[in-house]
Amino acid sequence: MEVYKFGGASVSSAKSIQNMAAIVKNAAKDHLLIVISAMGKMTNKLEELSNSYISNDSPAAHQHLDEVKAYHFGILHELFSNPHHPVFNEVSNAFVEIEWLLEEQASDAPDYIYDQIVSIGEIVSTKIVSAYLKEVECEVTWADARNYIQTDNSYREALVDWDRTSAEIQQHLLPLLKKSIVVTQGFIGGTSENFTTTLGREGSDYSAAIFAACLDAKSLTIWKDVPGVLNADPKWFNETERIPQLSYHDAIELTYYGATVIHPKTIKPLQNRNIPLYVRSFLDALSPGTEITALNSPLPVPSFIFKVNQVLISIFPKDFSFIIEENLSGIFNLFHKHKVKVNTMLNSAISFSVSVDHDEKKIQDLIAELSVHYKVKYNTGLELVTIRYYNQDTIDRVTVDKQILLEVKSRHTCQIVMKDLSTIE
Ligand SMILES: Nc1ncnc2c1ncn2[C@@H]1O[C@H](COP(=O)(O)OP(=O)(O)O)[C@@H](O)[C@H]1O
Ligand SMILES: N[C@@H](CC(=O)OP(=O)(O)O)C(=O)O
Repeated sequence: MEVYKFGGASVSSAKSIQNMAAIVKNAAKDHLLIVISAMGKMTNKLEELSNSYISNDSPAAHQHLDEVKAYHFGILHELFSNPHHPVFNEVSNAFVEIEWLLEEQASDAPDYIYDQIVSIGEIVSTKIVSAYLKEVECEVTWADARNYIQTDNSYREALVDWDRTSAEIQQHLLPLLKKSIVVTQGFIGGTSENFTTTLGREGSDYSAAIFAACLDAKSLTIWKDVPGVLNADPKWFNETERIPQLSYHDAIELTYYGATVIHPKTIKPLQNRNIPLYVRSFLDALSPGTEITALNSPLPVPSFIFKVNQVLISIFPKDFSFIIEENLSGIFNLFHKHKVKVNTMLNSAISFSVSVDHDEKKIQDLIAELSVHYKVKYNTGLELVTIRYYNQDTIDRVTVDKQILLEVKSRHTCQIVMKDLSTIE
């Protein structure tokens, strides 16, 4: 049994769907599960639709829906010359669910509404891809991931019930996979009451890992628009190197610090079952990519993770007492309460500093509450670079024209919060 995952970029146009179909056909695997995300940037668009609906902006919601439909039907017309092919109806029916919602004023909880709307992106993409695979004579079965990935009802960030999920996959998905290739959705799940949930943005990699773990698959292959895991995001760094082999441990560390090539929750279920993860390029399907296994050697090159739009928050007790466990636990509770994730932190005797992503509303609410007991200072517009397997050379390279505001080092990892001086007039 093998699992393939294709993300939004690999199914963003008729041409890219034809390309992914060629990859699937070439693989000629009997026991193959294909996990697919929404096409291109459709989740962002559906997110906007959901926000407009929740804020009762019906014209904007309808406008977004028209754009989403036009995009998918444009692709359908390119892939299927026969406009009476049943897939046109199947896709229309999926959109009817959103149309019904828009007929009424939003009254349910926003996160619940969000999941019911945004999940349609994955439903539609898998309907289109499976119809196209059949069209090119690749026998596949479409399966609804909501029947297998069983979650609680924490909408937008649902938690997987592993026992129920594993039982459903073993009892009901495995028999399907013995008959043909199965196409299913990433990112979405279902509650015990059959309501749709989502696993958190970019969660399809994680879905694929859940399926692979519950099927005890031979491997999981994630097809991306890059040649594999590189030692830095090519969107930020010019000279990047492919990492041919990576340990689960380093992969967890890199994704935890923000390497967005793989969703951070993906690795652990695979590591638990010792299932290899391959990250390969759908643009160059013959190239080897990256193999992630229980390898016992460190990364061959230093790796860089870059985050912009950081806020450095420094917290001081008002009475100049020490920062001790008691204050820290209160401070952490407030970060947890306001759902602000700490990217890096450092404490001294009388201050505690953290860098976090700049989400204006959350940060202002957090600072307001922190300010009741503490003096709080903050700087915005900063960058955070994390270097795994750093040395002085690599630090010097990334800090040219930067003012360092915070530097935290452990044995293998160095994190630097800095201000770009070249953009200051
Ligand atoms: N270390 C890294 N190696 C390779 N790609 C990276 C790395 N860090 C970030 N990326 C980014 O991850 C992107 C691929 O992930 P993503 O866009 O989430 O794919 P998909 O949505 O198709 O699953 C690449 O285009 C690249 O910009
Ligand atoms: N479509 C969802 C889930 C996902 O993981 O997508 P992708 O595989 O394109 O990152 C999102 O954009 O959040």
